[in-house]
Amino acid sequence: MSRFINEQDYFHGKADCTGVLLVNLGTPDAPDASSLRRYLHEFLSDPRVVEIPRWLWYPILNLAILPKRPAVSAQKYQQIWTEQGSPLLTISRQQQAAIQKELERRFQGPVKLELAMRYGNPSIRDSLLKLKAEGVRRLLILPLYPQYCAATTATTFDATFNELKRWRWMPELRTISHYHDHPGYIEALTQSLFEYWNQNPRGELLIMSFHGIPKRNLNLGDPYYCECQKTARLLAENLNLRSNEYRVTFQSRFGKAEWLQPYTDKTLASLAKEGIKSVDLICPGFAADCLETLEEIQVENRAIFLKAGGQAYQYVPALNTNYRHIQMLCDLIQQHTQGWAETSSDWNGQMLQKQAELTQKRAQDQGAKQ
Ligand SMILES: C=CC1=C(C)c2cc3[nH]c(cc4nc(cc5[nH]c(cc1n2)c(C)c5CCC(=O)O)C(CCC(=O)O)=C4C)c(C)c3C=C
Ligand SMILES: [Fe+2]
Ligand SMILES: [Fe+2]
Repeated sequence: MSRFINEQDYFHGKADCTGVLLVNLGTPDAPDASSLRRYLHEFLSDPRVVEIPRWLWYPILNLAILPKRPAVSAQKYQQIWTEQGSPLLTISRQQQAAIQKELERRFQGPVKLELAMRYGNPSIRDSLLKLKAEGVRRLLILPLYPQYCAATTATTFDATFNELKRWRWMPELRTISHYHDHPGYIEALTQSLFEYWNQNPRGELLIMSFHGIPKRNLNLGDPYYCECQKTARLLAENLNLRSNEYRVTFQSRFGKAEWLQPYTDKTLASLAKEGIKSVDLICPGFAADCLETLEEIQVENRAIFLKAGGQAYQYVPALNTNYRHIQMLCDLIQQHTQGWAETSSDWNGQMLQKQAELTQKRAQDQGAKQ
């Protein structure tokens, strides 16, 4: 048996097909403790996510975290779970369908799109195999994280490359590291806020809350913090906000070490105590609503703000399937597949031309014979 995945249906002359792998973080299969244990085990065993040496981390993970956290997290997931399942997966599927539709409109040649989750399902392995079955020879990896972070973007690449190591015929590869300052992304966020403010009263302050990471990672050279700050600055400029009209904060702290500051929950409590009565929250780092926005921001942090004396707390949804968001993601795909998708349509064109020439020649030959 070969250690590599072979090309079962290989035949000469097959058209090169371009594939795009959309990847988000992943979510448990069900909102119960055993599904959470499986999901958290895979997620928190990733050395890109927790950078503590393995000999020290594994006992903490297996003896302190995995016996307790799954049940606590399951309760949180139950609050946001819908009939279709986890919001992150449902929204990602809707994004996939919308992007596929737009790609079919934009590209002449075949561009195959698959969705994968870094942890859980659909797995990167299964989605890559689907692309392989479609004859994909050029692959673009698009992690759905606007800001590059080793714990999210780099681990997506690691996992994809690890799978491709098993392929006999590796596709050509391109990766998208980030789109934190892409004009289309900033514009989609801006318009989403304006549309929200057109329909709802505007708060005194806009909080832009990003998922946190350990502060140590910033000192070790992870560009995530700086990319979050740049997104925030560009968004504020586009919105014409003065510096006292918005705050940048970091949410979802995990463990006891210091994470990026200021923390979202602590900021909300102190703002309320300082007399700020109304805030609007946006989470520009999340391409799709998920536990961290729907439960942590919408439920937990709202309670913190109101308990500390705040009166109005509004969460502006993630970009999800917003028209501008889908257009921007397709623009990104188009930019990063330059020379690929055109080549395959050129290839189609050349083939059609060759076929036409052959038909013409055959007709001429037949005419000459008669
Ligand atoms: C342990 C360290 C963690 C790091 C570092 C981290 C970075 C990070 N995460 C996201 C995006 C998401 N995280 C989500 C959930 C989640 N995150 C962690 C831990 C770290 N994240 C945990 C343990 C969990 C699971 C829930 C829980 O038990 O608290 C999600 C939501 C998934 C869902 O199912 O809805 C997202 C999305 C980013 C962008 C990031 C670094 C920039
Ligand atoms: Fe996280
Ligand atoms: Fe959280």
